[in-house]
Amino acid sequence: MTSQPTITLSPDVTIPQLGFGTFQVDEKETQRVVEAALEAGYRHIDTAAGYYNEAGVGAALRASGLARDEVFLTTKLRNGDQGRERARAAFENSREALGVDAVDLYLIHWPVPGKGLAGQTWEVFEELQGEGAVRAIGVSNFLPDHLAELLRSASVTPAVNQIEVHPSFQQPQTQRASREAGVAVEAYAPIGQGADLELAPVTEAAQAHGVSPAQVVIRWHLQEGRIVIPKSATPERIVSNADVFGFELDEAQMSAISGLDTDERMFPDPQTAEFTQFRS
Ligand SMILES: NC(=O)C1=CN([C@@H]2O[C@H](COP(=O)(O)OP(=O)(O)OC[C@H]3O[C@@H](n4cnc5c(N)ncnc54)[C@H](OP(=O)(O)O)[C@@H]3O)[C@@H](O)[C@H]2O)C=CC1
Ligand SMILES: O=C1CO[C@H](CO)[C@@H](O)[C@@H]1O
Repeated sequence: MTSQPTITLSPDVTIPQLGFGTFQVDEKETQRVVEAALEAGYRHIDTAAGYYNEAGVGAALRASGLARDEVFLTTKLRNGDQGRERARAAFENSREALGVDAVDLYLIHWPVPGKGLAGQTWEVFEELQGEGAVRAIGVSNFLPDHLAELLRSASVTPAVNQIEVHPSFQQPQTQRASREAGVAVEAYAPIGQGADLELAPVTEAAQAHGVSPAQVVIRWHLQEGRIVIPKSATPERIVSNADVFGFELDEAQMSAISGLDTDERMFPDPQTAEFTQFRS
């Protein structure tokens, strides 16, 4: 892979704009899959306590022979572990499972509204960052109101908001509110879990550049300035999804893909989700 673009999160923390997602990568397969990703050139891995595969991610990091500071590592706090009582112990479990001294980015996985817990959790995150146990702290699935509420009491602005963004669901208001608050936007389910790959502007651009529809969509995210974390457990796709730095979408191709938003989520709405569903 040619040299990869990065986004600056703070004076001393940069994140590779392309990362590798690990949701639904089976625990037993995780080491093999993440080793393949590192071999293919990804230098940013996204996991979560709730994916039950942090140990495999850590094992892959060690097996890769890469230095710890060559790979950017994100994990997330489960909903059931929010609040002052549980957040720190949950972080220690993640750190131990990953087998690292420090995590590069630690995210609140969902806002869990109505319990005042996110503010308490954020205080613990700020302490962890102050201690050097995490290099950057951020949020996920935060809508503009969640962000505004957190910012009212936060000392540290979240470095990123990891949200669902793909051609058929782009959340422009949440992207704008995040950026205006100085929060970088990170796209999850970036290819719509495969569902957005047959849309005509995507397949037409793929044909024009001689690349796959997934490469087109990943490229669209990069050119729009988002951090993007496609997942695959398939060896050829792991490689091709990272091969996105040798072509450029033109303005017409970019705006045709941006015009595909139908505002239909694949994942739960953070405003109305049954949060007990995501407690572990
Ligand atoms: N913060 C949050 O709440 C959430 C965070 N995430 C994060 O975002 C990451 C990415 O999102 P995810 O939900 O995995 O969905 P993605 O949009 O990355 O899509 C993954 C799916 O697309 C398939 N796929 C991958 N590459 C190709 C390709 N080139 N052609 C055709 N199909 C392909 C994969 O199949 P196969 O593996 O069989 O190749 C898999 O089924 C997650 O893994 C996780 O790390 C995701 C959801 C929620
Ligand atoms: O990262 C995630 C993957 O999807 C799950 C729901 O299906 C969520 O728990 C979580 O947000």
